[in-house]
Amino acid sequence: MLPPQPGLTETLAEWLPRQRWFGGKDGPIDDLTIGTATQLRTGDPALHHLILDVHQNGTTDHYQLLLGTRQHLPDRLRHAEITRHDDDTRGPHLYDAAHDPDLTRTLLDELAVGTSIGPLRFHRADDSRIRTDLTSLPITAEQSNTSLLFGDAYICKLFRRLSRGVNLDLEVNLALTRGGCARVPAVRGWIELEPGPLTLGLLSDYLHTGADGWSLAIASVRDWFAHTPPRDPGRDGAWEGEWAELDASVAGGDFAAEAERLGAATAEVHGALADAFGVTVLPAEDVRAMAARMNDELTGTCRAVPGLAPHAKALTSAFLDLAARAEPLPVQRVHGDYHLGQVLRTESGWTLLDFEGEPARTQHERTALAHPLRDVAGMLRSFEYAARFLIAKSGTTPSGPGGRVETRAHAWAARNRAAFCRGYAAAGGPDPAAHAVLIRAFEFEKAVYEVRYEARNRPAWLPVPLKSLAHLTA
Ligand SMILES: Nc1ncnc2c1ncn2[C@@H]1O[C@H](COP(=O)(O)OP(=O)(O)O)[C@@H](O)[C@H]1O
Ligand SMILES: O=P(O)(O)O[C@H]1O[C@H](CO)[C@@H](O[C@H]2O[C@H](CO)[C@@H](O)[C@H](O)[C@H]2O)[C@H](O)[C@H]1O
Repeated sequence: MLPPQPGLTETLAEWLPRQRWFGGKDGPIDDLTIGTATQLRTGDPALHHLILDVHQNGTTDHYQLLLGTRQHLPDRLRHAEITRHDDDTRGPHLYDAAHDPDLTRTLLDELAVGTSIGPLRFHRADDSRIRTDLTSLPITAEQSNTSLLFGDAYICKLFRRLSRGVNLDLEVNLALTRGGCARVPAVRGWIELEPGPLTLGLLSDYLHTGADGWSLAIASVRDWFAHTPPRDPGRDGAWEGEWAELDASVAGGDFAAEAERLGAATAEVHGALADAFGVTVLPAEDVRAMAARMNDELTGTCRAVPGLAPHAKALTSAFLDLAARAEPLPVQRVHGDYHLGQVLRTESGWTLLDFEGEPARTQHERTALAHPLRDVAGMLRSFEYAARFLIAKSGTTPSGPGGRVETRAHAWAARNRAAFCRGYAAAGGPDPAAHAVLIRAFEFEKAVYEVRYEARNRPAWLPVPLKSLAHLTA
């Protein structure tokens, strides 16, 4: 039973838009109702699981909240309080219990046994033994969900905005774990709401030694930009030659060997996805329809972001090329939003995370089968981003030998893109070099998506995809 709280739904409607993970910030909440309320722990503190039905602009979204109640709120939980008050006699304090390890421990306890409480089902994966002696801490990453670390053993992702059906991340990771693929964190358990089912949470191994690909790549680019080519004593004041500027291998933090291994890991996961979910063939007319959709998205994005217009001709010509040479394509489950932020380098190699697809796409689009080179194109874009991010961030062109920093960025991207493709093809993936038209169209499609994504979410980053397009279409 929820504690009697006059005005609880109004309070939640006022609190929700201030949460990082709330997806409806572009309009007011018209109404909020409590869809389900399930008590997971009694006593003080107590834990309630709520599904909030949020009505906005004619649609209803469902959000998950772990609601904690305490008669006295310790200072360490003040930041998570839903309505702030200092007076313990005014009834229990209400707070977001994701921040309270005394309460989140309940999740591990229930997962370890595999129980049902009301409409909630706690599943333990196959023969997993789940430790229950661990304390949780929410991770600090900017997330659209909330993930809790349990010691350095598990990470539990609690989905905030809920979608009907089995969450893609759970479906894919579970299938790959069961298929013996070691390139994803093993799934240990999950939480569902019945009837449905509807996925609420996913418990996986936490790869505590992992470093994410984006940070590693940025460190390499920084090193490359700082690298000073040796002076040529024979040529007064001149640099030794163009090659020194262009050969990104001479810098200490060269990333190419990692890029090549990442390519191989990607091909391995594509193979595992094909084994787990199968491969079908997309007829040539559907490939033409795909090319037309790419072009429609370009037209729409040019309208919204005029900075893209100068590249439109080159992009359209790549999509037309794809349509003109359309042939049946093998398609399968892929990652769907593949970039350097989605891969972790651990002591045993690269691991892939987050198979939920692009957040701005519909559920239908996210589950659509695709050619695996779509992911390859996504990662190629990411090398472009990494190469150009520091320039866009500083807003200036560094002086000295880095003056030709654009040339250096291009050299870094070219070297790592080539290494990634080499690793991918050598490990059995379709050779990107043999599918130039397809991969160019995929890459341009992703770049158009990125222009739209950046304009909406991070306008300061917009020059990154635009500059890279200027290079790729020159
Ligand atoms: N199994 C894991 N081991 C180590 N770190 C992880 C693991 N899963 C996620 N992370 C970290 O948490 C971040 C957010 O995870 P992600 O699944 O991308 O969440 P979201 O879908 O909410 O963005 C990742 O970028 C990564 O740094
Ligand atoms: O990680 P998400 O699933 O939230 O993906 C979205 O956000 C990404 C940015 O965080 C965005 O990726 C773009 O920026 C990355 C650098 O931050 C870069 O490595 C990617 O290549 C670039 O696409 C992604 O597109 C978006 O869907």
